Amino acid sequence: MMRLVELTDVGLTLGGNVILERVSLTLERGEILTIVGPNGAGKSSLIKLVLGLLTGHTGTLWQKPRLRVGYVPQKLHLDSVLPLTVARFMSLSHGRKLTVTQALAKVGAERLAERSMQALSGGEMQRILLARALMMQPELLILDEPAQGVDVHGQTELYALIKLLADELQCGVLMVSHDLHLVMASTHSVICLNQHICCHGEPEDVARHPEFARLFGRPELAQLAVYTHHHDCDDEHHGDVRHVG
Ligand SMILES: Nc1ncnc2c1ncn2[C@@H]1O[C@H](COP(=O)(O)OP(=O)(O)OP(=O)(O)O)[C@@H](O)[C@H]1O
Repeated sequence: MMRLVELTDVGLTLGGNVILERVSLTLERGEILTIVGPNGAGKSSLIKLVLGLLTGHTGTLWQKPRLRVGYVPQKLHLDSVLPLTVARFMSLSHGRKLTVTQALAKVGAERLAERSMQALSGGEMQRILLARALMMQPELLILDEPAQGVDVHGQTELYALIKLLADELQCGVLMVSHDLHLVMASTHSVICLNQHICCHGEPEDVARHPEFARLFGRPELAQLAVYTHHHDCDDEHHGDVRHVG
């Protein structure tokens, strides 16, 4: 396995507010890591640190030298009067290794090439942003809530596509999602963030973790998880969730 990114005890303070505290994580090639957490938890800030868009952190942030990073933002703000086809928009990106047609084919969107960017649906727009990020054959794909503005069916499809592409390209994926249950089948591990890492592990284990249930307002799940945990302790079969801080 090749390490792509490693954060050790990373902290971030902005405008006198603590945004991130003691965040440590490692991302390997071929691994999909999803960050979930409530509003204001620091998810986007963490992604911006990895992208180099935010500076001033404490701790250590290491990246593989010359790491090729593809980024899919939450939303793209386009001038509503600017005429721009999908193909033209895609051709504006730097460091291209794939042609526009090849990149569109990867996300099943060849038929959209001549469509106006402004006319795309939410799901189509996210696919085009994903295709654009793939053009430089990234070793690391970073996605900030890639399924925003997409209906539930479309979200499941989009996450499945991301997993398929990550497997095909053997790249690492770091993404933010607001809904663990939708992304569950498409991620290897999950970090639940609320300034610090509340819990970290496989998606099913994080979903049952009391801290996750507490943050997402499902106290009945917390009870269940505590009960299961006791049961597991007796048998000495612990889940894989690491509770940090
Ligand atoms: N430049 C800044 N100066 C001061 N505070 C900031 C700055 N940027 C972000 N913050 C604060 O940092 C906190 C974390 O913001 P961030 O956008 O990382 O959270 P998030 O988990 O992505 O939230 P959401 O789910 O709502 O998108 C918020 O309270 C936000 O107001």
